[in-house]
Amino acid sequence: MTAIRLDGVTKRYGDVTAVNDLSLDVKEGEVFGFLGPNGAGKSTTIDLVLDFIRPTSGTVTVLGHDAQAESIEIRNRTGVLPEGFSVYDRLTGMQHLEFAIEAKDADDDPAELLDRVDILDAADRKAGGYSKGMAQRLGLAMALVGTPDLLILDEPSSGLDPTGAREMREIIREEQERGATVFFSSHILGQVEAVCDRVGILRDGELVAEDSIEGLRANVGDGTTLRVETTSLPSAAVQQVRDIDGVGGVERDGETLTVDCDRNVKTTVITTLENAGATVADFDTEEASLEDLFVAYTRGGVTA
Ligand SMILES: Nc1ncnc2c1ncn2[C@@H]1O[C@H](COP(=O)(O)OP(=O)(O)OP(=O)(O)O)[C@@H](O)[C@H]1O
Repeated sequence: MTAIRLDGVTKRYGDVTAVNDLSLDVKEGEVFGFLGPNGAGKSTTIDLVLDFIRPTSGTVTVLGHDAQAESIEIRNRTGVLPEGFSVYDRLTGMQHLEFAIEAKDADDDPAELLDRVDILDAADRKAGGYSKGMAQRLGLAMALVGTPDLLILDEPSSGLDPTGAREMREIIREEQERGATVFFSSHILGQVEAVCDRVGILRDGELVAEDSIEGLRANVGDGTTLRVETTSLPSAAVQQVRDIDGVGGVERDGETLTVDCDRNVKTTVITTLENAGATVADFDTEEASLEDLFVAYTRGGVTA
C-alpha cells in the first residue's frame, strides 16, 4: 500500500508556483527523506499532505484517504512535527503531552514519551524556558502520541545537538520497526543518508529525483576525486593528466594535484604522472559524498 500519493499536484500563490505538477509515492513502512534547498517547496508539500492548504490542481491521498475529504481520519493516524515547532510558554512539558494525548483521545503515558525523547527531567518545568533542542524533543514526543501509522517530520533535527540528532535517528528507526511510515524533510544530508530507504529531491517545486541513495549515486556517475601528492610535478605532467579521457577538473596547488575523474581511470592518472616525470609520494581518493549528490541534483546538472 501507498502511505502518501501525490498525483500531478500544483500549488500556486499568485504568480509563484511553490509546487509544480508533483507526483510522488511514499510506500507504507518506509522512511522517506524529502530533500531540497530553501524555497524548493518541501513545507508546501507537507502542508498539502496534511490539508493545511489545498492544491491548485492535482490530488493527494494519505493512508488510502483523500487528503481533503477525509482529513480527520488522516490526522487521527498521523503524528506531525511541524517546521519551527513552538511551545506554549506557560505550559510544562508534561502539560503539553497531556494536551496532545487528550486531543488525540489516546492513552499514552506522558512520562514514558518524555523519557523516550530524554526530557523527563524537565517534565515539570515551563516549556517557555526550554532550549531550542528541548522544545524540538518535546515536539517529537507530541508527534509520537497515539502510535501513529504515519509520522511527518519537517526538519526534525533543527536545533538538536549531535547527540539529539542521533537519538532522533534512533526513534525514527524504532518507529519504522514497529511498522510506521516516516516522511521527513531535511537539508541535513547526513541525517537522510543514515536513516532513509529512499529520498525525493525537490528543486523549484519539481521532483528531480526519487530513488535510494545508492540509486542516486549510480545516476550521478561514479565520480571520484583523486588527490595526488608529489615531490616534483612538471607542468607537462599536469597537462597530460588533463588530456586523459574520463578526467574532468584538474587543480594544482603547489606539488599537490586534485583530479576529478571516473573511477576506472585512477591508475591511468598515476602512471601518466609518473611517466611524465612526476614523483608521486602519496595519493588518496574520495567517493562522491551525499553533499556532492545534492549539489549535482539541485543545481540542475542531473535529472532522474
Ligand atoms: N503563503 C505563501 N504565499 C506566497 N508564497 C509562498 C507561500 N508559502 C510558500 N510560498 C513560496 O513557495 C515556495 C516554496 O516554499 P516552501 O516553504 O514550501 O519551501 P521549503 O522547501 O519548505 O523551504 P525551506 O527549506 O526554506 O523551509 C517559496 O518560493 C515560497 O516563497
